[in-house]
Amino acid sequence: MIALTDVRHQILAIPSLILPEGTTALIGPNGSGKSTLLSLLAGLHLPQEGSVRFDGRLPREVEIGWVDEFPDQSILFTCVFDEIAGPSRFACLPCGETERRVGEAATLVGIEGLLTRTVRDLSGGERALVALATALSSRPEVLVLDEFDSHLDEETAGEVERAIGACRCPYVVRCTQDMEAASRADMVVFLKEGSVVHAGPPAEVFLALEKTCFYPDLWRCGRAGGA
Ligand SMILES: Nc1ncnc2c1ncn2[C@@H]1O[C@H](COP(=O)(O)OP(=O)(O)OP(=O)(O)O)[C@@H](O)[C@H]1O
Repeated sequence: MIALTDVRHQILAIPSLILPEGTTALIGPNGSGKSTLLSLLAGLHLPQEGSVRFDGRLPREVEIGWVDEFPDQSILFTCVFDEIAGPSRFACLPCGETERRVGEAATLVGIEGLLTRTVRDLSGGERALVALATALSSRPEVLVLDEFDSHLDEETAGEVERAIGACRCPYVVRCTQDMEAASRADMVVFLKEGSVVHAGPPAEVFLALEKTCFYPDLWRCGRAGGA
């Protein structure tokens, strides 16, 4: 499990939060602290106070994949293959293993056909998929996604959902403004002004949010099996 204890960091004040294995969706109003919390989970920052532990380990002791809202801004290489190979090469893995991991990640995300392309010639959605494949290529134990799918069309977003579901990453923590996507997570955490207001299974959290704009439209319409 991921355990946050007595965390204070910028806007965040979280006495205790436990995230079990599976997918956790972070939701909440703009400025509520979702990205700040994800940056702690990704190990990009240490909390000013308190601790974040992954099955008792520090973030730096865990393989973490991270994709943010503007994934094309963090692309480093010219060619798609080289971009996805980046984490393996930085880890000094042998060439054969690097190729295996690139192929595995590209297949998972469905972008085998892009491997020889130049990154700058790709669309924004294709670059987001490359960024996801790059994060998955290190076979992370924790995948942290900060609204990186916010600019994707419905079909590509569906591809992403499928890839995330198939990646067998023990922990996926994502923040999203798509309440339907959040409702499919194993756990939902609703943040407001830096505090965790609700945390639990989707049915429980969305029941508490029924009269707010955070309730999934499909559930409101009674077309999906919600609360
Ligand atoms: N380095 C920082 N120091 C202090 N406050 C910060 C810092 N970075 C961001 N903030 C503030 O913390 C608050 C939470 O920001 P954060 O980006 O985590 O919210 P969010 O829930 O992800 O918002 P959004 O949905 O708009 O992306 C905001 O008011 C932001 O201005």
